[in-house]
Amino acid sequence: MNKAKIAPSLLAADFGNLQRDVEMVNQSEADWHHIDVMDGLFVPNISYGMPVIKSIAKHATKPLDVHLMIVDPDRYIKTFADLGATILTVHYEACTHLHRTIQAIKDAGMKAGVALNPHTNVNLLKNVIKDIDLVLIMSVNPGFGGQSFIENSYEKITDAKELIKMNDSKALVEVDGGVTAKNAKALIKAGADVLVAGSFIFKSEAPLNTIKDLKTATDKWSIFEL
Ligand SMILES: O=C(CO)[C@@H](O)[C@H](O)COP(=O)(O)O
Ligand SMILES: [Fe+2]
Repeated sequence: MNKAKIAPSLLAADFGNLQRDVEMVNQSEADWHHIDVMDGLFVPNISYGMPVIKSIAKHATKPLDVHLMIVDPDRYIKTFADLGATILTVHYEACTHLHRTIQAIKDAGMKAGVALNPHTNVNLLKNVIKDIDLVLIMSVNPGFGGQSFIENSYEKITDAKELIKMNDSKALVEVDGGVTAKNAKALIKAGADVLVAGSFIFKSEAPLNTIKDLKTATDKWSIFEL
């Protein structure tokens, strides 16, 4: 059975009601809390800093899937381990010594993920694919929620799956940006194991039902089309 995980991106939450939105995810059928950390340097936007992230962590009951869009992420590995992050994902483009960074994340007790910008070739991960737990395919240019899905991401997901298989790696493939119920099935069919969705969930009228719909869409595919 091919069941995809759903990771709502809190970037699209109502920051005035952040606790309410974190608790909505707790009660939903979602699997992880996706936390986007942006520094205004690696990406043009700044999301939220440690006090807000600490508050999210305090109320969250599901694994914390932290997506770092910051330069020199090594500086914050211990901070996120102390915070209780389950998965810490760094950008390939932001790491000079990616192998060392991956080892440091694992040594700190977290799962290690590597994210790729839309222009970055999946095969650049060949020499670390066995060491990592997650490949994050960015299906928009990182920095903002609410952007349109980039169509060649399907091919990148398939490439990532192939690289994982060829190298006997256990890494999951996560896709992030412009995910909706419309493209969810096709993304899973292409090889995605985890779907991140921000605007589609939090800007909907009934986020709890939207998460349920996403989960159902992905399950149905596995039952009827595998
Ligand atoms: O990492 C990012 C953006 O850089 C994402 O996690 C977005 O927050 C996804 O938002 P939507 O495209 O689903 O609105
Ligand atoms: Fe993200």
